[in-house]
Amino acid sequence: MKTYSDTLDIRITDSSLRDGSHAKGHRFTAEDVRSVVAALDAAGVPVIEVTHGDGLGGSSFNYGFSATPEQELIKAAADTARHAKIAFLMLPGLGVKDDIRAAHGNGGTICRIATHCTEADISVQHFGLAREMGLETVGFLMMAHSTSPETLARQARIMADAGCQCVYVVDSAGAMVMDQVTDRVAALVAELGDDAQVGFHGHENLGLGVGNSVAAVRAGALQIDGSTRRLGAGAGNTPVEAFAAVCQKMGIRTGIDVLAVIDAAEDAVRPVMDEECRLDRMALLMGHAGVYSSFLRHAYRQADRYGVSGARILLRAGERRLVGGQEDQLIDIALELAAEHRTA
Ligand SMILES: C[C@H](O)CC(=O)C(=O)O
Ligand SMILES: [Mn+2]
Repeated sequence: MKTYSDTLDIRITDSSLRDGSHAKGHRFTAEDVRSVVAALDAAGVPVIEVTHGDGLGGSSFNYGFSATPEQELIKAAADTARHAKIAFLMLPGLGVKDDIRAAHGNGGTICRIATHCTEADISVQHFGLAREMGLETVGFLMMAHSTSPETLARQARIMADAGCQCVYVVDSAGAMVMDQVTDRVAALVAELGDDAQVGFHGHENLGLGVGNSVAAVRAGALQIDGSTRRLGAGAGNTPVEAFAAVCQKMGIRTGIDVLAVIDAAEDAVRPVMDEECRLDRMALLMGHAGVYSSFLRHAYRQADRYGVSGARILLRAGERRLVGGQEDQLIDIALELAAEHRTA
């Protein structure tokens, strides 16, 4: 069986300071970052991702402004980490090449490029740049539930050929059940062979983050994302502390000190959270209807603003198969629901 390295069976990336930025309304401070990174680093978490929730350049009217510029947060993380590598995310079009250069200058060493799962071609030049700069590269095929394993594998091939070293199956909507994860990860493993590794990024909207991540590992994934205390969009991400504990019981080597990361979840991550990421009605509907997890906060906002049901906004977003970047359409849906309510 392939392993991530001689000492690790898989490598875990903690995304609480990036995906968690959605849940935090993009208001992490440098102090938040330093305390979380110090605790995760001490617990042996090998990679910590830090960026605006929507990646480099995400701070904007459409996605929400960052309270502290993300480059400052990346620098704070890199200055604090003693062992962990610092990763950053970028969505081509939102971020630009200069953002990658700046993130590298601030100490980020892993460049993660995310595209919708059928649009890998827009990542090609960014992988080229990242590899030229000597960065490690990861590709994110988002909303992976919405296309077939075969299509996903073809898209993964585009990323790998562009210089991506690990392509992730990204369950952005937390909508996949175990067999769907297995099918997609296995299709990528078969397509990529030794050309690139395969990763899995899960969300908890159906309560399956840990189970789906185990399925991914069994299907050959060598990199797994999670967020300590589930701090992430929607119902949050695969909880790193629970997944690390499960891996230990299953004999899967992650290099993480399970007791230390359990403490980090309680003592370092919980204090920077506004509230727990809950698997409540809205989050569960996202998993059920296949809605992009980062729409959750936007749906709450538009529901409040126009006096309509947030649940109905999400269900309609699912029917329309909205993808990341279409946050503004939640406003259109809320206006439609308000108009329907007036004429009813
Ligand atoms: C930009 C998104 O939040 C990336 C991600 O974490 C996902 O699609 O899931
Ligand atoms: Mn995510």
